[in-house]
Amino acid sequence: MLKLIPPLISPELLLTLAEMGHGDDLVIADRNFPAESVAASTVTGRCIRLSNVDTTEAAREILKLYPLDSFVEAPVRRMGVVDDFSAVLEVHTAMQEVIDEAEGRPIRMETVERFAFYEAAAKAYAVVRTTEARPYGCFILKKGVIFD
Ligand SMILES: C[C@@H]1O[C@@H](O)[C@@H](O)[C@H](O)[C@@H]1O
Repeated sequence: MLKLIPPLISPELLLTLAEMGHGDDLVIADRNFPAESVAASTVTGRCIRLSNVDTTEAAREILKLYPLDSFVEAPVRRMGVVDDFSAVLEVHTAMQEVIDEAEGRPIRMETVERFAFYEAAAKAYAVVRTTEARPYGCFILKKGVIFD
């Protein structure tokens, strides 16, 4: 444990978040996501496994440390529902609330087709695999800048 660092943030996750720079992408994925195989293609090759936590809670804690990119229109992407691309599920609205609150402004979340999402995720810096049970709980968060 560390002062100021949320208990959910493991040493490996803390290292990864700190290493990342502006424009790097972090994947936060549900329990069905092919996290290990996708992670193998990422910059670090790391799949960071978080137990007993869903994507909403994981993002809430990560975003206490991690700024979202304000230089792009949509700093967060999510996987679109197969055969119902415009569907917005509860796991998505929950994430929307977390990112809006973390940044203190409305954040645009872009929807990406499933296989395009896997491709984008494979180019990310690292993958965080949660135990999220809700389907389509798969997100890519682009890191921003902390200004003094
Ligand atoms: C069809 C999709 O398959 C995997 O990518 C899961 O991570 C998603 O939640 C969804 O179920």
